[in-house]
Amino acid sequence: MEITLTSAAQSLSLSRSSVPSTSLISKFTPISSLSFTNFATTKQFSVRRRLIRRQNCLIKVQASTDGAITANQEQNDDFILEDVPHLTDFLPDLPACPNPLKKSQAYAIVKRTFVSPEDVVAQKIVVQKDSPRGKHFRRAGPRAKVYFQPEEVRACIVTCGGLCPGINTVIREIVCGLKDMYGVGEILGIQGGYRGFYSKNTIQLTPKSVNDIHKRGGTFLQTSRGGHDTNKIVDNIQDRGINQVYIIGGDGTQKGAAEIYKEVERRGIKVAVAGIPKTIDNDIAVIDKSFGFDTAVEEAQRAINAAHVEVESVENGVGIVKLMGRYSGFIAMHATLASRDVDCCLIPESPFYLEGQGGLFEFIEERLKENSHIVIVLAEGAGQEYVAQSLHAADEKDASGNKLLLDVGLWLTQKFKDHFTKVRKMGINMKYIDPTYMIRAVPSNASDNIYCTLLAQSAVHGAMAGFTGFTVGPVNSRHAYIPISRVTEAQNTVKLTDRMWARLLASTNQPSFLNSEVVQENS
Ligand SMILES: Nc1ncnc2c1ncn2[C@@H]1O[C@H](COP(=O)(O)OP(=O)(O)O)[C@@H](O)[C@H]1O
Ligand SMILES: O=P(O)(O)OC[C@H]1O[C@](O)(COP(=O)(O)O)[C@@H](O)[C@@H]1O
Ligand SMILES: [Mg+2]
Repeated sequence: MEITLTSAAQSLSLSRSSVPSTSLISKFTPISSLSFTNFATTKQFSVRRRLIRRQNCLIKVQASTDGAITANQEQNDDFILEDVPHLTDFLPDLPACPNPLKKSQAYAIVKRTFVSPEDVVAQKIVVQKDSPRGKHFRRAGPRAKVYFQPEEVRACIVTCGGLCPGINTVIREIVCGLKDMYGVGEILGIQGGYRGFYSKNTIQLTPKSVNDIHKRGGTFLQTSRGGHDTNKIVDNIQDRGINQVYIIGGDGTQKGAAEIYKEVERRGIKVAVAGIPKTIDNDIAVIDKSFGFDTAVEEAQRAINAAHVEVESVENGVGIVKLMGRYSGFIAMHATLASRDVDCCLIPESPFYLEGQGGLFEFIEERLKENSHIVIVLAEGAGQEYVAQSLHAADEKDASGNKLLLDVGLWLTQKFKDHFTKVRKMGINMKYIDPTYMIRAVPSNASDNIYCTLLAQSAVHGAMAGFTGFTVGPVNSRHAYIPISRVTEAQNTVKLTDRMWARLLASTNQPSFLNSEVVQENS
């Protein structure tokens, strides 16, 4: 069935500059403005999606046979939906059936059991009266129609990359969500990350086998870096008859998930690929915050507190606490702001220097004179260039291709000792605490547990509804389905020009180490 573009469609005004190259852009159009031949009659009850290529932009026009045509073109020329793919994009004849949740005892009383196809989440919520409506994502949640019969589902779950509090909660809630909400019984655990698809046996996951795992840190399924081989993974997905793949992992993992989705689409097989973003560093773009982050910040308080107790109890005590954060200093920034015992926070985004006016040595000396102790919180990725320079270290990478970091904490400890003892002839009491793995190996706290539950359930609803190649996560507090490319194309970093960093500088009164050039580069 062909869609004829008429004058209304020709009036779609999507400038190239407003189009992110990697994602599908939807322009919602009233059905009356577009002429579709027999659009609503040939395939009753299925949500219809058609792609129209125009001016090198992919414009997705969506209509549903229940008459829910999304938004109004004339009024919303600047309304953009960054939509996620759907199985019917490449399997147009896929049948849908009513969502069994309608009959569930728990959900039957919900006022609106199902998320309307028109519900979207705005990426930007601080607007002015005349602001364009801007980018939106599809709201996550259960849909009236599903594209999988429960007995047909063979799901699998895999966890990749570094640890993070809450991974086990996500695993548990995917298993329980599939079983309790949709009656799915076949759920496989892929062990040891991506390579587990082709190098290990799977394990059966049941609500009983995962019942207590949220109380433990780590991942019940084990994890790994490297080993992503798209073809081997998709071969195994096919061989095992898997049709829903839940992938829990960070930016690297989500890039891998995008590759798997692309290959699944190329092969034209009915497999929904759902990504659940995981990172202790909170470096994933678009989403408000990654799960486990709050738990890690809370755990970091214990280390900062210990450092403070130690240095407060001695003459000229200098405490250094090293926290995780490869490229993003969110943990260090939040832990500092929460603690109030920290005198200085160093993060990868903010270059610093040691010697001279406005430098770190000068600041430490002043604080020691004032308080006789100082606590410094350090993100592991801070000052890497100086450490590399002074140690003449070669660039090393882990199995996934991530840069292996040099120990900036040890380096700084030595620099302080050399400067204060040898140059300034001041005795200092150095206490270096490195709790990096401790803050990510703990079980998730209560609020992260609830967050993980929502992520898992949203992923299950999305896959059952036939969405694929998506990542799920909160955008301005509402859970949304986000194209994977949007969360991998850039990393979330601390913006030195945002008010949060200003709050930190105001709370510690540390030097900003900034000149206007650096500020401009970072903004
Ligand atoms: N660009 C990529 N394409 C495909 N797979 C990738 C890519 N980057 C990383 N991966 C795979 O994703 C997994 C986890 O990546 P890693 O960077 O270690 O952790 P994280 O996902 O937490 O960032 C590894 O198995 C790695 O091989
Ligand atoms: O020693 P490992 O397990 O490779 O992990 C260390 C790295 O993992 C991180 O926690 C980030 O991991 P992810 O990329 O998996 O999110 C970094 O902060 C840290 O440098
Ligand atoms: Mg990563």
